[in-house]
Amino acid sequence: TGSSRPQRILKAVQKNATKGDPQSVISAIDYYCRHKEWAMNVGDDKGLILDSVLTEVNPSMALELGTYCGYSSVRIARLLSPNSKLITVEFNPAFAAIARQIIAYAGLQDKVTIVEGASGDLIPKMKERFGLKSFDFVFLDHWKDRYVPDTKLLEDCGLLRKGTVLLADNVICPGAPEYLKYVRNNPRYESRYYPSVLEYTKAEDGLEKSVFLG
Ligand SMILES: Nc1ncnc2c1ncn2CCOCCNC(=O)c1cc(-c2ccc(F)cc2)cc(O)c1O
Ligand SMILES: [Mg+2]
Repeated sequence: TGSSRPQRILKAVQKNATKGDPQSVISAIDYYCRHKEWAMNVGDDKGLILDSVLTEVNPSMALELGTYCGYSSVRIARLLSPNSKLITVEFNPAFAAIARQIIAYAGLQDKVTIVEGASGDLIPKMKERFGLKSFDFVFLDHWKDRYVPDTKLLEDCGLLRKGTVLLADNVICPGAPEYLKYVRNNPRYESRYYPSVLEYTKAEDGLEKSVFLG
């Protein structure tokens, strides 16, 4: 049997990036996925928006839902202050295994914890498992119909605090219409849309930033 797309992405990183250099890992994945084969990384266009929101928030505790190959995990972790951490949740064990290797290649393994399982099962266990009070930043990039139930779950589990920033990928393509309705018509959130393009294409997509008001 042949290799998988995530395995080919890992190979491209090992071939073209410099060990311990997160930016070279990001560039190697973007080059491969733009010129060789498309993959569902947040990508370089939306990645610049992710970088700017993350730098503004400067989270101590960050959560990512949907790791895939670890591209956005590397983008996030490379900008975290010392002692700040990223927890990233991935449903697919094969994806998680590749992501672990790509995050390690970037030298960011001490800042990132990959947790395997369904977000809906794992979120209620986060406080006890990681001894954390709340998240400062959440990047939603998993199943688009899980954005609303998992946001409600984060609220109900007391994992959001006044000022926590949620940043959601793909709100246009593939789309998360229920999520946009939920955060935009909700007095507990202050939302703003960042227009961009679907990774490595000219199709419209964007990120929705929502600040939890408590
Ligand atoms: N811990 C968890 N709990 C639950 N579910 C989980 C999970 N961890 C993972 N999953 C499962 C879902 O993971 C991948 C979700 N991402 C996407 O589906 C995605 C799709 C496109 C896309 C595809 C085709 C097009 F034509 C156009 C756009 C683009 C993107 O940027 C995407 O992010
Ligand atoms: Mg995405």
